[in-house]
Formats: sequence, structure tokens, C-alpha cells
Amino acid sequence: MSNSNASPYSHKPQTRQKQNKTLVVGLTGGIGSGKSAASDWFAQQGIDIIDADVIAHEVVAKGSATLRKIQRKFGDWVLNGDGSMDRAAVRTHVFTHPEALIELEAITHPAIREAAKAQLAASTSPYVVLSAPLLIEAAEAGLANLCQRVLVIDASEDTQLERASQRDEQSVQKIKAIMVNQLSREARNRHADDVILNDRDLAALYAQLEPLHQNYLTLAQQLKYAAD
Ligand SMILES: CC(C)(COP(=O)(O)OP(=O)(O)OC[C@H]1O[C@@H](n2cnc3c(N)ncnc32)[C@H](O)[C@@H]1O)[C@@H](O)C(=O)NCCC(=O)NCCS
Ligand SMILES: Nc1ncnc2c1ncn2[C@@H]1O[C@H](COP(=O)(O)OP(=O)(O)OP(=O)(O)O)[C@@H](O)[C@H]1O
Repeated sequence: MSNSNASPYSHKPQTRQKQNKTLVVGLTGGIGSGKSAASDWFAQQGIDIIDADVIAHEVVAKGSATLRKIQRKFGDWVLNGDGSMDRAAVRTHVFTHPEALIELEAITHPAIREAAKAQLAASTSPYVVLSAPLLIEAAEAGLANLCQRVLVIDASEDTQLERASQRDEQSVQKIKAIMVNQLSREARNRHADDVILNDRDLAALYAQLEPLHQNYLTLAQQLKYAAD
């Protein structure tokens, strides 16, 4: 399902930015779907990657204002002895207490958006990939409206579970607890301009990314000329 010849501006523009000289492709997908594998490939083609997962780790660094806010909201138990965030404890808490997840996101998402915007302003590649697991879910985080197109990396739930549990040695139960806080495949794919089914090997993933990359280069050129 790819609208590869469509205008760089989506037919679903309500939440997307209207004018931006640099084409920003939002890359999303469920846990373990293959977002990092896809963004690593785009990076190898010279495309700047803004990774919301990486930013989400950076904004809660030891001593950061965001981590202090989390500590004030939840208590000292969110910290390890060295003052860094106890990610496992926070994960267990928020993915079993939906209201706590909302409170955590209310603190982290504005910080993630600000950092993403700063990275976007500093980017120099022909177009930019903004990778975010919650690009569509977290509308209030406002990441989707930084993007002109949305690319979804899709995989079956069984494949997601298998890949995520092999990668992190996390229990299937923990991964399922995260998955229930993410959109279903069908709902996510409905928001996509381009969907890649990542159900075979990495070579098959890369072969599907190549024509999209060529299309994004063309769209990025069009956007640049339109804005000049
Ligand atoms: C809950 C936290 C502490 C767990 O940390 P942990 O190191 O165990 O996991 P990590 O951050 O690497 O995330 C692993 C995966 O969980 C999923 N995930 C992360 N946050 C969320 C969330 N708020 N809702 C649903 N899924 C999420 C993503 O698929 C992500 O790739 C951490 O994920 C977090 O701070 N989340 C809130 C910030 C956020 O929304 N990040 C997503 C990027 S926009
Ligand atoms: N087509 C594939 N064939 C084999 N392994 C794959 C394929 N795609 C991804 N993987 C592997 O599956 C694991 C999960 O992929 P990846 O880390 O890219 O997912 P993700 O969507 O970024 O996950 P998360 O949301 O948890 O960050 C990784 O170990 C990755 O190397």
C-alpha cells in the first residue's frame, strides 16, 4: 500500500505541517517491527535520522530537568543509587498502570518534541527520517505534524514478539504489556502513506526500502523547488 506518486503532502494533512523546505518522513511501527533496521538502512544512504527512542533516553539523563519532574511526580523509587532513571522499575509501573503512563508521557513528550525540532533544524541531508514508535498514537506529542509523510514498518504480532524478545531477552509478557499500549496494525496502517511488510529477511526489507528512498529524493526536490 504505497502512494508513491502522490504529492509530498499527504491526503491526511490535519496533523501535518503545511510548509517545510525539508521533507520529513515519519517512520513508525510497533515494538520489534523493524524501525531501527529500516532507519539504519536510510542512514547508510546518507539520510539524517532523528530517533525519538534515542531522544527519549537522552531527555531523562541523570541530573536532567525532565528526570527531576518524573521523580517529583512518582517518588524517589524512579532513581537508581547513582541518580540515573531505573528504567526497568518505571517500565513495570507505567505499563501496568495506564494513568501513570499518561503522567509519564505528559512529562517526556514535550521534551522529546523540542529536542526533535532542534535536530530537524540542524539536519542537512536531502530529506530526514523521524523515527518514533508513537508517531501516530501520541498526537499530543506533536511529532506527526513535523512530518509530511508517514512510513509504517509492519510485521505480524508473532513476529514482533519473536524479534523483540530475542533482541532484548525480555519476556513475552513484558512485550505484550507494551503492545497493548500501542495501536493495532490495522489502525496504524490506516494512517500510513507507505507501508512495508517486514516479514522476511533483512535483504527483503532493504529491497522494499530502495524504491521508497528514490521516491523520497524526488519528493524532497519538488518540495525544495516549491518552497524557493
Ligand atoms: C517506560 C520506559 C521508561 C521504559 O524504558 P525501557 O528502557 O524499558 O524501554 P525503551 O525506552 O527502550 O522502549 C522500548 C519500546 O517500548 C515502546 N514504548 C516506549 N514508550 C512507550 C509508550 N509511552 N507507550 C507505548 N509504547 C512505548 C517502544 O516501542 C519502544 O521502542 C520508557 O520507554 C519511557 O520513558 N517511555 C516514555 C517516553 C516515550 O513515550 N517514548 C517513546 C518515544 S516517543
Ligand atoms: N527482516 C528482518 N529479518 C531478521 N531480523 C530482523 C528483521 N527486521 C528486524 N530484525 C531484527 O529484529 C529485532 C527488532 O528490530 P528493530 O530493533 O529494528 O525493531 P524496532 O521497531 O526498532 O523495535 P523497538 O520499537 O523495540 O525499538 C532486531 O534485533 C533486528 O535486527
